[in-house]
Amino acid sequence: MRKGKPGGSIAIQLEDVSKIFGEYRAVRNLSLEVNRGEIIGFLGLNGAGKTTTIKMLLSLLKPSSGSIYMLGSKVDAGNYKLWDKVGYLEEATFYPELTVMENLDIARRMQLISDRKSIDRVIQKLDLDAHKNKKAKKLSLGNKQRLGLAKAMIHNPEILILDEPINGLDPASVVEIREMLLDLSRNFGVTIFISSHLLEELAKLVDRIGIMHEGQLVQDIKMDQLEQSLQKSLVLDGRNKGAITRILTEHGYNYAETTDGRLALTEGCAIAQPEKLAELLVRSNQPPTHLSVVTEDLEGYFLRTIRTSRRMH
Ligand SMILES: Nc1ncnc2c1ncn2[C@@H]1O[C@H](COP(=O)(O)OP(=O)(O)OP(=O)(O)O)[C@@H](O)[C@H]1O
Repeated sequence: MRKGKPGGSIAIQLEDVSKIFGEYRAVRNLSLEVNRGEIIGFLGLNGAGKTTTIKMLLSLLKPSSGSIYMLGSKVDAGNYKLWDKVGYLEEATFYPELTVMENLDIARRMQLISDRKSIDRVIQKLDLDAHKNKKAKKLSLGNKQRLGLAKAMIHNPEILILDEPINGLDPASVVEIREMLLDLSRNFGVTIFISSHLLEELAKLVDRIGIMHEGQLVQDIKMDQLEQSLQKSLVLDGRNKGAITRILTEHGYNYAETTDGRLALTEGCAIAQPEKLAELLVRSNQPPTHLSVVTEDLEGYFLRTIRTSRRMH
């Protein structure tokens, strides 16, 4: 596999990475490339291996096997130079009695940045100007998260790694954070690796989604492809379901029962020509009381992906 070169287009590269705790394989043979400026969402249920992967990216954990490169440079505990280029936010922490400026000044000094202008820069970038003299404890939830991001970005990193940054935020703050991350990626070329279990939210932000399940990457899909991968089904209902299912079987249609007791057909011919099925049922004296083509939602796609991967492994 080609390595991401220092000036190349690949920002993050994992090559066959596994992490084993005792007997337990928390991450299994994970290979992934993230391009510069791309926003990738890393999605999975609790325990899927997201945080373990993030900790390996940050060299807080050493992979049991495989290699990780960021900006063309191998990630390991001794590679300090890399941390000038990577920002990380898990949970927004700050000194509540200090102002936004004072909090950022502490972050600046901890990063050993001598240039005090770095504070003004990050305040501009994250639109915190109106709040810079407020005590951190007085900020709204969204602005607290902004301050957390500002701290993670004080050194102007090229890669931003965020572990569940929108957890627990109110809807307005979620929108704010989303717009800000989009701005960082589109206008400043920052590569963003963001983990979450909220697919609906991720979908509005990311270019690509990687779905982790039981330590494995079971799906890696671009958002524009995702749209086409959403399953369509023809959902129908009628007064005598027993009679309808018999007719369907006689005519070679496969069906499944939906959670609300209706019948769902996923074959292309049924979806393309629902009128044929309607005609058939009317002719058979079982007119449908409901007939509609439904597109699966993202949550449904996520759960189906996980279920399919369970059957395969
Ligand atoms: N230090 C450790 N020792 C043993 N097992 C661990 C350790 N760290 C994580 N695990 C296990 O590895 C699995 C993956 O955990 P991880 O925290 O990466 O999941 P996650 O996808 O981030 O989930 P969550 O959303 O709950 O944080 C879990 O079953 C967890 O119990």
